[in-house]
Amino acid sequence: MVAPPDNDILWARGLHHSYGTGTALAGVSLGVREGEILAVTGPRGSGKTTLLRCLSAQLAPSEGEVWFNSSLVHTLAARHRERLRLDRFGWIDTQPHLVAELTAGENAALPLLLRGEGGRAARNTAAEWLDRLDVGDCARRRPAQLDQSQRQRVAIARALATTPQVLFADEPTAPLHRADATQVLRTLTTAARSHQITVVLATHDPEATSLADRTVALLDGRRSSGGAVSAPDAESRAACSLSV
Ligand SMILES: Nc1ncnc2c1ncn2[C@@H]1O[C@H](COP(=O)(O)OP(=O)(O)OP(=O)(O)O)[C@@H](O)[C@H]1O
Repeated sequence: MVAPPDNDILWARGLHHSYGTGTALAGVSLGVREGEILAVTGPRGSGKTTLLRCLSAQLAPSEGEVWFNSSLVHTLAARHRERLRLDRFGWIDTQPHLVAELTAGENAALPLLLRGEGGRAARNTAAEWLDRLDVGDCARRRPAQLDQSQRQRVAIARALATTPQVLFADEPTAPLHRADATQVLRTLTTAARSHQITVVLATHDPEATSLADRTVALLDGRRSSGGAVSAPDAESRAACSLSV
């Protein structure tokens, strides 16, 4: 078995995955450098979500290897994969999955509490991230009292609050209107850059790919030739150099 290059925080080789008879990944290899924002693009059903789930230790691939920080991930026992996700990874889903009985502030603080942080520190950190996502005034409300855009901002604040080493975002702006999506994407990428968070972002959105350092394109579960290095434009770089 060949170890991954030292400068890749995440590395995958020959990933295959099938759901029953349907093939979702058919031999994907890639490396993600520390601090990089990598966009994963491709049409519906091309395997983006499955790839992110394999890389984030949610799903064991049918074949292939996943490494994080030069350690094997796919062979870890379920409880070690769970700990890895809690301690090192963040996940933003396409839809905001918040706990209905908790306020927005409590939802955002939850992963910090699960990591063992004290209640006051967790609430303060959560409040700061809710402010950055422009939903600070929603902290005492429950998800049912928020609109979809506010709920997704809370979910994004929750994912960033732990400053994970790697943040996986699966179409994070899909529930947002165009103007909202642009602003949230910029906040997310800016926060990632200023906190050295590596991001793997599945997206259909050209705005998102323009904010990424590099794009990997998938087609029918394989990397397609659209995976060239993309250089963000000057405006995007300027936006991302601000500190959030
Ligand atoms: N839980 C599942 N059970 C069965 N088939 C699945 C499941 N999840 C995904 N698939 C299939 O695997 C293939 C890849 O799906 P995946 O969701 O990874 O692609 P995607 O690029 O993220 O698509 P989308 O943009 O629609 O989210 C598709 O053909 C999809 O129908």
